[in-house]
Amino acid sequence: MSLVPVAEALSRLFALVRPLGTEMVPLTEAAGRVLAGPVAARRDQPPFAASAMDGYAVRRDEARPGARFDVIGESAAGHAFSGLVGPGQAVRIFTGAPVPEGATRVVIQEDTVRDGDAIGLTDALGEGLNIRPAGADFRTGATLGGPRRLTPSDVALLAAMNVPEVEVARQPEVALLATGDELVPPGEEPGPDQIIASNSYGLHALLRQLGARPRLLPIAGDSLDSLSCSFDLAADADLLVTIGGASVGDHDLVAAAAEGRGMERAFYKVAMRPGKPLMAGRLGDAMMIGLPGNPVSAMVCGHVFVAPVIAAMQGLPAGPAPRRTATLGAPLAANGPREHYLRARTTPQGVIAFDKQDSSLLSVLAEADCLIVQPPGDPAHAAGDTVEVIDL
Ligand SMILES: Nc1nc2c(c(=O)[nH]1)N[C@H]1C(S)=C(S)[C@@H](COP(=O)(O)OP(=O)(O)OC[C@H]3O[C@@H](n4cnc5c(N)ncnc54)[C@H](O)[C@@H]3O)O[C@H]1N2
Ligand code: MOO
Repeated sequence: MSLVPVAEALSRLFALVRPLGTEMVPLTEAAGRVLAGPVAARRDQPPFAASAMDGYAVRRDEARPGARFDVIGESAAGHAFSGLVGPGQAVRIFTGAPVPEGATRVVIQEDTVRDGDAIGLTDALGEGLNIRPAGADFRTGATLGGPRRLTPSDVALLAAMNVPEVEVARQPEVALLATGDELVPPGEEPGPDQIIASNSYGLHALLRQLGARPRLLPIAGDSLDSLSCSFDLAADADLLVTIGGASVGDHDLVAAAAEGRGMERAFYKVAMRPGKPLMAGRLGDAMMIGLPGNPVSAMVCGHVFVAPVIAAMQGLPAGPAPRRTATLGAPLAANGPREHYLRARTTPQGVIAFDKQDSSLLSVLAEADCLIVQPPGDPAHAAGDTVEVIDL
């Protein structure tokens, strides 16, 4: 069976995605969620011309070094001055306060000398008008575009727009199933031939970061019965992610168990390393992705495949994990026929791939801050050459 290129595997995964519905959430729950569509401002900001500084509001053409004004009142934030500023008059004003009618400039208080109910302007008079016009930030009806993943800055903007709750994509419910008789959860006492399940926890953390709601199913043993029981527990999930049992060994039963329950495999085996034995399909109402068991392979597939799928489920544009270009800080060997995702570290000299790239080495993954993506058949590179990387 020929290996499927990464881009094709990704587009076959996107074809399996069914978008989730939406729900309303208050702003305090909105950060990290995906806004369903554009949202319009319900008011102008600022709603009035506002002072940018503490000082005195005067008529612009009268503001000259040495000029004197009668102070006729005060405008503070939340307490506007209701009268008119006439010739020779000034209103004491504070940052954020409405600029009174007639005034066209705010002279900062450092450029004034107060003398009872009057002020004089100093010789060192600055230039600025210090007024924020009404609607300078945004006007009523201006939109924050969507779908987009809401950042803290977006949440601040939505609040200023007087939008107290927003429609966001439902969070994908993801069931995570580690498989293998050798696995026990962290904290338990493993037998002499057992190890600790690790990448299920790494994927759980990644999924939370992606805005999904992951849950760990009990570890499944290497039997069709055990796997079948576990699939039952995942029946209400939007996505089932299995880990391990994906390769060709006698105990690699995930594909057989899933197919026994009606899954049609969309593809199997991708031209990448680590991560070759990847499978996907739909299992009842859920989408299923079968990840390889080697810990780094599972985590790399999490970044390369699961993350884009979770984004697409939430209504974001279907596309690969974001890449950027970087300079190599050390030479890179030629690549074989599979796209290579090399654990690498950013240094002042550029990105440097670790010498050890075996797909079992989580300690190397934890030291890495990016993956160098080396295309199939790529020749060797010298330090200083440009490569593409995915940030971790
Ligand atoms: N004859 C061949 N053998 C293998 C091939 C192949 O093409 N031909 N592919 C290799 C590649 S590449 C990978 S990747 C692995 C993937 O195998 P499986 O998906 O079947 O994974 P397992 O055999 O179940 O486990 C592999 C390895 O990872 C450990 N593991 C599994 N799950 C976890 C977990 N949740 N936490 C920590 N470690 C886990 C497991 O104990 C094994 O050591 O197959 C190669 N073999
Ligand atoms: O692809 Mo395996 O995932 O090379 O270790």
